[in-house]
Amino acid sequence: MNNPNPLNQREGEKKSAEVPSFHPAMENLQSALKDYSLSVSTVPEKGRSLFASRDFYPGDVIIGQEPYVCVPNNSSLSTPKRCDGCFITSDVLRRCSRCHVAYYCGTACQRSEWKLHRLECEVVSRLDKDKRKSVTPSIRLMVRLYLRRKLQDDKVTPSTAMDNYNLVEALVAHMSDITEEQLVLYAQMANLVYSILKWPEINIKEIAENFSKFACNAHTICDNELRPVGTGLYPVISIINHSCLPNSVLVFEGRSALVRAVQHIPAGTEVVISYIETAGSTITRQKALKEQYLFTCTCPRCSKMGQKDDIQESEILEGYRCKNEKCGGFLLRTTDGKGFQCQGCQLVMGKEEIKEIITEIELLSEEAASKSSFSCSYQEVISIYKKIEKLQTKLYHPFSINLMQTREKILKSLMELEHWTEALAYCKLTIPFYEKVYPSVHPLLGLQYYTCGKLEWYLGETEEAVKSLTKAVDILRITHGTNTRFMKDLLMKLEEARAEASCKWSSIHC
Ligand SMILES: C[S@@+](CC[C@H](N)C(=O)[O-])C[C@H]1O[C@@H](n2cnc3c(N)ncnc32)[C@H](O)[C@@H]1O
Repeated sequence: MNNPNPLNQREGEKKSAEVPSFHPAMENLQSALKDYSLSVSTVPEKGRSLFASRDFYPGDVIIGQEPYVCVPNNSSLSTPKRCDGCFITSDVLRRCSRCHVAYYCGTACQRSEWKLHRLECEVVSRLDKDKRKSVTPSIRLMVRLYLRRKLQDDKVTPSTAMDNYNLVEALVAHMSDITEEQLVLYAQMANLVYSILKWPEINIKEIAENFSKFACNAHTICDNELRPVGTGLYPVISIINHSCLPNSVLVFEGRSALVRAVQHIPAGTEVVISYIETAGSTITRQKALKEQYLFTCTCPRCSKMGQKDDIQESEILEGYRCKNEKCGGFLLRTTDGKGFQCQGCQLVMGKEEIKEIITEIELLSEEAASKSSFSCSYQEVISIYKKIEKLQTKLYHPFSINLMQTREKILKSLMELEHWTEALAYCKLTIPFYEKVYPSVHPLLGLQYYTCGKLEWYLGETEEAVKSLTKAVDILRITHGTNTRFMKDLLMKLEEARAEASCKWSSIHC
């Protein structure tokens, strides 16, 4: 007998409460996914999950999807703005003269967005000037969700098995798990959307539920260098669950989302991506997942919580180090709670001593943040971050996340100032951290090698540049593919660096 449940509940598994047991949209989706060698099943405690029905290999595109709806992250204050069509940023974008919320880089993008924007423009331009300011990217995304549904209901734009509102309806909302505070916030935002649309057939409760869906299903759209450029809802890609040891990665080409395998995924395996920054202790990762996605992760990495390896990893990433320079061991809280004791040389550090350094770091961080927002010189900001770095070196381990984040900020400011030699030194300082905390195929590691290679090449360290660019290509060809302009640029740089290195070699040796 055919299984009437298109979600193919796995034998003996209990059903997730929030996943509808039967949804015609799911049946259509299931057959569309066959073409991708994928299927959806329900897994206890996880809900819907995406499974591979053939082997996938590193670099294979598992699935790609256009957004059901998306918005660039233009706020009323952000400059320059991003184009609604391609999300590129430019000082010469043209603003929609009627509603003032949409920006375009040219007529091609304006045309491709017109059917949806025509409806959006109508509702937004009715608002007075003050209310228009409250049309933030999140509000816009929700307004557009309903307008997109209307376009499909009215058959102005086609619906497909992978692009229809029923798939949005099937997303988890976690309404019974969210806090009272979040509920109030969603209700206020829903009120605003309701007052913009003025559609009697939709209700505020449904809009609030959709805001909750956005919180755990929408994706931040990033550019090739993983800088956020917008937000999008990709209802099929949203079926993919999280793991802190993912076998796939989500990247974007413009606004198209692509999931690529980063390791061999045998047929029958669940496809998993990471929803969060994985360079954090198990407690930090679990906290982030619980707060935003409302689940407790039980992936192989999280399952080690409390074991010796896990404690050591957490200590290295986030713990304090012994102040004895020669020791540098891990500090653990003393049983009386009055201080910390080194697990190596047994030296005790009082709570006050640590608190003093942390307070100093916090004050300096506030100063750096305020100087950055008041556009003070990068030089001033760098000198504050260097003070922070010095204090953090005393307090944390060499592979501490806090220390690495400070060095990243110094690196970015040095690049802005075009202080290439010092920037390269900082980039080289961060690479061992990336190598330690990320798996060997991770886009952030690839991008850091790329930055290093570009700096080395610019500074004439050609042989080193070839090594770094080769490492960047080895990773990024898997995570980013090879067809984008970004990757073609990288491959060309590597070729040119290789040619230059061999020229240099022959001029020395021949
Ligand atoms: C983007 S959705 C993923 C698809 C979801 N399972 C569904 O049924 O639609 C995110 C939600 O899936 C669940 N989820 C994702 N990864 C999980 C995991 N590793 N363990 C348990 N639940 C998970 C959580 O409820 C989370 O809020």
